[in-house]
Amino acid sequence: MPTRIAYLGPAGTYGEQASRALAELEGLTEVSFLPCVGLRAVVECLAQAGADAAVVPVENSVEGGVTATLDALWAHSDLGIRRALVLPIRHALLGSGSLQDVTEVLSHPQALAQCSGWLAAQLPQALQLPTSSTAEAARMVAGSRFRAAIASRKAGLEHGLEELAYPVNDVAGNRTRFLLLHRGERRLEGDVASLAFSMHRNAPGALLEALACLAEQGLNMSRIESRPSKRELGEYVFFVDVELPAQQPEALSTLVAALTPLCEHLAHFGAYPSSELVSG
Ligand SMILES: O=C(O)C(=O)C[C@]1(C(=O)O)C=C[C@@H](O)C=C1
Repeated sequence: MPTRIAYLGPAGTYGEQASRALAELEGLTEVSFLPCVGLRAVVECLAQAGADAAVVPVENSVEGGVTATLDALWAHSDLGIRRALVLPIRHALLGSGSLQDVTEVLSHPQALAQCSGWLAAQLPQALQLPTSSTAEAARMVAGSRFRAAIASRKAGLEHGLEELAYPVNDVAGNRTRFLLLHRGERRLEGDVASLAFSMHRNAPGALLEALACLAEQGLNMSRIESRPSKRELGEYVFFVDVELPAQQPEALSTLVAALTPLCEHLAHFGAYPSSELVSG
């Protein structure tokens, strides 16, 4: 039976590139890739056992946390992270006419934001229209002379589009971290661990007390981010990544035990290896 991996479709997204690279890093030889519409659907496909794994973007070097992924992880806090991969993101403007005729630019909101400076300078009058993914934008502009998509060069080839400009991302080192998610047992040993927690109450020092657990164990936090709890204004869920020293194999279980009584809800997504892809 092939391993079924859910990803943000259609074919040609950065999510697909990340899925293929992560499957290779995991040594999976027989894989079937399942394109889904929207990140919520990707995570739900895995949670409802429609897939064996799922690949989602979690953080971009320019735009920060991918909120749809963070919210889906909190909603499915029994899922685990098997591996992380950082992918270079280089966007192209793709279409079928010429740059001067473009009046509408379609793409995923993250991609539009990553190219906002270029768009303001080169196509200030063009309408920016959000789509569910970059490759969906490429699919939608095919055949039009006045619509263009921001997507990868690979998506352009996939949908028979010409390259009107490349690269169009504002920051040359634009990168996105993707996660390979799974159901079942979470690992306790790896390079890094991801946790999310809500506090019992909004009281002075509550977050400080939780973060002190990391400091007391000498653990370095490589990311902290908050999302609204969605229950009350001013109430938050905190997402934290912690580097795990190889010489402290019990670090994650000790940390979880120390944090549990301080948190209303603690989700631990497990420990996992993290790597970076140099050429995308
Ligand atoms: O639309 C895609 O191609 C995606 O894989 C989504 C996504 C994202 O959500 O961040 C992934 C990488 C880039 O940062 C832009 C878009």
